[in-house]
Amino acid sequence: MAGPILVWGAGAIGGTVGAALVRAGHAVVFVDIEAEHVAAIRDPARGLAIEGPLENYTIHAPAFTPEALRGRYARVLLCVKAQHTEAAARALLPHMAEEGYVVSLQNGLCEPIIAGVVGEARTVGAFVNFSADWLAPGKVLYGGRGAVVLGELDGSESARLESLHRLLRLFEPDAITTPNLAGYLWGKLGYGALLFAQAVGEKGIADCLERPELLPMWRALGGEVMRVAAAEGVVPRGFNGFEPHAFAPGGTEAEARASVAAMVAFNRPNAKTHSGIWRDLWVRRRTTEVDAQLAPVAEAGRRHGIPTPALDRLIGQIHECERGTRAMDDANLTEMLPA
Ligand SMILES: NC(=O)C1=CN([C@@H]2O[C@H](COP(=O)(O)OP(=O)(O)OC[C@H]3O[C@@H](n4cnc5c(N)ncnc54)[C@H](OP(=O)(O)O)[C@@H]3O)[C@@H](O)[C@H]2O)C=CC1
Ligand SMILES: CC(C)(CO)C(=O)C(=O)O
Repeated sequence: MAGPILVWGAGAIGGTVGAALVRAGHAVVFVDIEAEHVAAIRDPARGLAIEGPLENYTIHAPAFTPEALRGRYARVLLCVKAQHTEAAARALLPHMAEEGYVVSLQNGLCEPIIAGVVGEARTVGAFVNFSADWLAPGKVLYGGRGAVVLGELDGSESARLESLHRLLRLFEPDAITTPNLAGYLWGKLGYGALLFAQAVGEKGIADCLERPELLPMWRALGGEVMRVAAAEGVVPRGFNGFEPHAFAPGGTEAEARASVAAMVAFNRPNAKTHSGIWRDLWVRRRTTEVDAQLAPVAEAGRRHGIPTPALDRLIGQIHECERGTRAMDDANLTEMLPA
């Protein structure tokens, strides 16, 4: 018997997926460092409410802060921001069953960090692009469906991958498995670079991507990530409108414009209008995942001798926004246009 599923990080992503699994009849235990959020989830009078245009429901489940958790678990869904990966992996390690695994429902290249703590054999990869926002203790917005992809780090098919796939299809019926997880994670880094740029302005994702004057910047940012990915030996995969080949060397302006238009169409109906990075900067007033997501791409670029001027400018602006020396302004994006 696999036992309850442990969701470590019960915010936007962990809360949405965990609640769907509870609703489907699975035993789920939530862990989060936010004591108020934990108290709400475990309170029979409150619980965890999932809100939004797709569904509205409330679940109740055991929830703990990390210090209060007891027991060992075979299936762990790790759903913290990328910069908290190592600390969370170290904290959850004593709670892992010997034959258990951790699956990363995160943006960025978190799997090697997790593997460094729990072991490669106990790490499973995932890529998620659905949209959610943590709104308040016990309250999460599920804003829109998006790609969910699972894969073993060595690309193999395994019994645990198959059973994890069955499990996550209870949340997203179109979830798939892949032998090329790295391709999806690098694809998301390319798309993610565009989302980081959205975060320094006022307009939401669809309105920002739609600004025609910004196409050269989307091409520069996407192009740099795709070039570094290729140097890393990765073949990036597309999803939800993002077409890696349109941004890679050889991709034309018309192809990039078409991919951006497809991303706009995907994001337009979404109830989550702004990226998680934008919310970190201007709503949650906290540091973003920039140093755990974009900085490693620029560093890899330097190792391979690939210049990343567009990423460097963007990373610089995000740092200024984090420090409070740059205000949210749509003009920030025009300032970053390539010369
Ligand atoms: N939200 C979205 O739509 C999408 C997010 N992602 C990715 O998913 C990952 C999770 O993001 P998201 O759910 O939005 O983030 P949230 O901040 O909403 O949720 C993460 C939760 O984990 C808590 N936490 C932080 N450190 C620890 C720890 N050591 N142990 C336990 N809990 C901890 C956080 O608390 P605190 O707030 O105090 O830090 C927070 O409650 C990120 O990598 C993100 O980029 C991917 C696709 C879409
Ligand atoms: C893609 C998106 C916007 C969720 O859809 C995201 O990953 C984020 O909020 O950081």
